[in-house]
Amino acid sequence: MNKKSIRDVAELAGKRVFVRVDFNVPIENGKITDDKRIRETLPTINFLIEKGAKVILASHLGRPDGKVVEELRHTASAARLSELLGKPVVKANEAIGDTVKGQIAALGNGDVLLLENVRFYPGEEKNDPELAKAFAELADLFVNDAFGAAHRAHASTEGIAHILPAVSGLLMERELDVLGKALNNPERPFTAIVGGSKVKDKIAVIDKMLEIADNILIGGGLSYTFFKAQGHEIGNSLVDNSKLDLALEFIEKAKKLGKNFLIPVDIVASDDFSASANTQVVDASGIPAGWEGIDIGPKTRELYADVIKNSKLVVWNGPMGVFEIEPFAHGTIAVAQACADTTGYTVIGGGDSAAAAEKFGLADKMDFISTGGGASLEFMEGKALPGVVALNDK
Ligand SMILES: Nc1ncnc2c1ncn2[C@@H]1O[C@H](COP(=O)(O)OP(=O)(O)O)[C@@H](O)[C@H]1O
Ligand SMILES: O=C(OP(=O)(O)O)[C@H](O)COP(=O)(O)O
Repeated sequence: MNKKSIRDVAELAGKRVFVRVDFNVPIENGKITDDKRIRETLPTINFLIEKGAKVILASHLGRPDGKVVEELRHTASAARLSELLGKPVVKANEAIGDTVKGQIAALGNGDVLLLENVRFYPGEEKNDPELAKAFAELADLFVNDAFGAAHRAHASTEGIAHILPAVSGLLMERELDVLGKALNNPERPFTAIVGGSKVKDKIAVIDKMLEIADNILIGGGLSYTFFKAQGHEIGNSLVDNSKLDLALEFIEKAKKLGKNFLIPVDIVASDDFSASANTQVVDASGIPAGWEGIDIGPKTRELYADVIKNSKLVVWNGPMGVFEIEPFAHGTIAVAQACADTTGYTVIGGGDSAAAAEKFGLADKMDFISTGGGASLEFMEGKALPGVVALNDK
């Protein structure tokens, strides 16, 4: 990476360091249900503690839209972080202002403070320079470790980086290294698996993967736009009628580039969107009227697993079916299992695929699971991430 990281900062002892993290974690009834994003930030926080910095953490949580929303305070994250660090974490009730400045002034070297939800301020998402200035007044150095929010140009991810010296944290550095290597210098055969619900959301990533991967495996709800484009019956399956021409263009482009572009050959169809629905396995060329494609079929599972097992690098983004409902999870499980079994390097691009790997107990078997859904998607599309661009060059 050509951006400076905390390892490149000569003197951290006694410095006030504003660390943007992504503690946008799922919370139910006040309890964090998945603390991965907090755990993944520990190397950066511990590094700063060991160097004697005063660690000021900042994050968003949810989308409070510039207002204080009681349930979106960082109370649960502060408690969890304190448990994980084995030391107290001072929890501020604001993210800027004199009270916070007083709390920071009282910090000793190696102490940790968590600011309140930065999206309680309307200037955050507008990247308001005044708010960025108010954040910057709290610290001597800015560290961005919020890979999951790096695709947002907000006051605490981008604006502040123009005021303070700005470097990446260790999680950010690792995310960019792993995903960057896949993009720029992949081991081959390189297989990209693209699933999920909507073609619209995955156009750019399919296009990019057609250019850089050897095998592109399509699954999930976006398959049916490809089926329909080829003239197949798709019953009630999800489809984007405005993208039929584009689907054909992708098929053509793959042919022209000599890429192995695979669309499911069979499908699990159901007559209802529920666990008690009737199901049948049908050929991809004809989903009966009244039925909906809900998962990839057994032949496709085998075909995809074979390709994955013979790959040196696999990048997976998006589930193969409606994995949240058990009878429709087999395709996603088969792909997750093949990713777990392959000797190749497996990268999961966050979001629902990461949730699926976790749900099926296979997360530990993957080589890398990104903490960013939207961010990893944009990165894989080849887009510049504003939160990274703004950091100081090496
Ligand atoms: N055949 C299908 N029909 C409808 N929805 C589907 C189908 N296959 C997968 N999905 C849904 O797609 C959603 C995930 O889509 P998406 O957000 O694009 O994935 P990701 O977060 O991994 O990028 C899941 O909730 C899943 O239930
Ligand atoms: O959870 C996040 O996005 P993700 O679910 O796409 O990974 C990030 O914290 C960004 O949040 P946002 O999409 O509200 O800006």
